[in-house]
Amino acid sequence: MLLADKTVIITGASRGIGRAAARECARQGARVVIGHSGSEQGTHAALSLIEEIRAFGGQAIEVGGDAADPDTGDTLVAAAVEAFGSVDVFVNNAGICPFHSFLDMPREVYLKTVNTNLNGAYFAVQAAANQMKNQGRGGAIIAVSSISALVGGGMQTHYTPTKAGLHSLMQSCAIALGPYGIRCNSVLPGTIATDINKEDLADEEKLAYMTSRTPLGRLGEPDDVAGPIVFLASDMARYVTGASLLVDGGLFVNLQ
Ligand SMILES: NC(=O)C1=CN([C@@H]2O[C@H](COP(=O)(O)OP(=O)(O)OC[C@H]3O[C@@H](n4cnc5c(N)ncnc54)[C@H](O)[C@@H]3O)[C@@H](O)[C@H]2O)C=CC1
Ligand SMILES: C[C@H](O)[C@@H]1OC(=O)[C@H](O)[C@@H]1O
Repeated sequence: MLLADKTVIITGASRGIGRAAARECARQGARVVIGHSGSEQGTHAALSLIEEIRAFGGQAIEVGGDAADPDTGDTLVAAAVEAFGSVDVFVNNAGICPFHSFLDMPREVYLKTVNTNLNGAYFAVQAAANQMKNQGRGGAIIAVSSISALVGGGMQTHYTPTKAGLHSLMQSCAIALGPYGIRCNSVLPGTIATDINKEDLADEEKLAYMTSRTPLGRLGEPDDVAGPIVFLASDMARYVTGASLLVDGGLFVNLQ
């Protein structure tokens, strides 16, 4: 059990990568706080995940809250401490990527994307880090950034800067929080088939193109990202901080 006796908060854990990570953390012995949007659908999905986790003897609670709200991190931390007494790992995963062209990008789409993916994350990381510092026994913070932190996307001009921002936030926080034993790392998934890109990949040509560009010959699945998150959360990664781990089937290095 890689995460025995640890309390893990994961945002956006009702579905996709966050859900897979929450399930795997619980399998590895963690007590899990399932962060979700607070919508009826999100609450329903989170409750079904709690049932799944309890069925194999794990422990989990759910907490609703808008990831864009700077107060949501405090809410998640308070709920974790009330239910489980500590916060040992914080995984910032919630995110949106409404594909849109640059020249006519509506301000509200840009601002919603930046607020959800980066601004809320900043304050959530701060809330988790303060709790870990006060506990006095270190911790691990992981941002679900993206391959898009390193490369562009013509329909993602509002999105890629948020992923580069998270990547950079983890690098700077690794320095700021190292003295407290708090490790900060990011995972950089490639293209993982989830709801975030369902519409985009419904285009068969695009789907075939993305698959053909991936040396491992398939798109990723949420479970492909869960293992790397658990590794970075665990004491197996005790000397890893400020790092970023591509989880992309080789997509990034595939120039020719
Ligand atoms: N699927 C992919 O190809 C890749 C995804 N990522 C990142 O992985 C993370 C998870 O995305 P996926 O699982 O793929 O998509 P998804 O759409 O299945 O999951 C996104 C999660 O974030 C939550 N969320 C969205 N807006 C929220 C808000 N305002 N407040 C609270 N929760 C909110 C959703 O409810 C959902 O649980 C995102 O940050 C995304 O940018 C990174 C690289 C590639
Ligand atoms: C949503 C996209 O399909 C996905 O998100 C990312 O971060 C990657 O750049 C992929 O394009």
